[in-house]
Amino acid sequence: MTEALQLPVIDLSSPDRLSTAKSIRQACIDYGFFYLVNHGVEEELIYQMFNESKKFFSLQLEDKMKLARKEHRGYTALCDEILDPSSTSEGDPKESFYIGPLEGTLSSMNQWPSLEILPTWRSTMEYYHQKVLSAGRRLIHLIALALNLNGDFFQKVGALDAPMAFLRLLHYPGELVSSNQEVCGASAHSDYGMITLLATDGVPGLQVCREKFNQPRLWEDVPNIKGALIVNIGDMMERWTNCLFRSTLHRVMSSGQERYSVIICFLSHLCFPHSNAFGCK
Ligand SMILES: O=C(O)CCC(=O)C(=O)O
Ligand SMILES: [Fe+2]
Repeated sequence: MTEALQLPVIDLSSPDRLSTAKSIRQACIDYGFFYLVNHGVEEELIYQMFNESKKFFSLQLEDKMKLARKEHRGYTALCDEILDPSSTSEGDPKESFYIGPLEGTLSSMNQWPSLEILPTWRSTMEYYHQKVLSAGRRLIHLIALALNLNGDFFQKVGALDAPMAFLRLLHYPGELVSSNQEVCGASAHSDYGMITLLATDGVPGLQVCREKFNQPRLWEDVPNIKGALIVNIGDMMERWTNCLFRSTLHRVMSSGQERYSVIICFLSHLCFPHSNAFGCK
């Protein structure tokens, strides 16, 4: 049995930055998840990005495999990956495509579908990547304030230097579900970076488990809010904050319906010297 969760909604454009930072702090302590609105990524762009994503995943497998994942960039086929190593399933029934940072020397490691096959694919993904990156940078500023640090803390210590943001397109075909079986499109996991920003096509499936050490696990549905991004704290931020901010366990259940989503995960090459880098109590 699952229940729907009412996650806090954070307005990125609110002029009252201190009160927004306070709400972010509470959301990260209570849930490790929240909705982000007025983030500057237009609904039309989100729509176009999903449109292009669908075009790629609709290609023949042999064409997709020409861009098979190398150096964490490119295509991963259906069931090739499993996010929960303790799961007994043979692989998560989803396919994905990774795009690494667009700036700096590592940007040339990205793989792209050819312009002849998908002429507007690369430009759309690059634009989406840039726009979410910009929202993410503003959000990380507020997260610093939420931790009682200076707003530019993460920037100053280099946590926002390249390589930092990976975009991942996801496609859950849905049809592998048999009626008497619970199937995870993405098995239970927490994200490993600082924060993740997620957009979905509105098809349900995302669930969170707030108490990861309790058994049996209680899973709660995270409904989509049109136009909002869903943000979650990753393991790196959980460790830096001495577990004050939660990196919450989550998964995607398959309802039998096809589903598309996209995440941008903010990583950092920084190793703060200890697990309570900011003196969080
Ligand atoms: O597809 C989703 O809604 C979430 C995917 C996810 O959690 C992940 O890829 O880390
Ligand atoms: Fe995740």
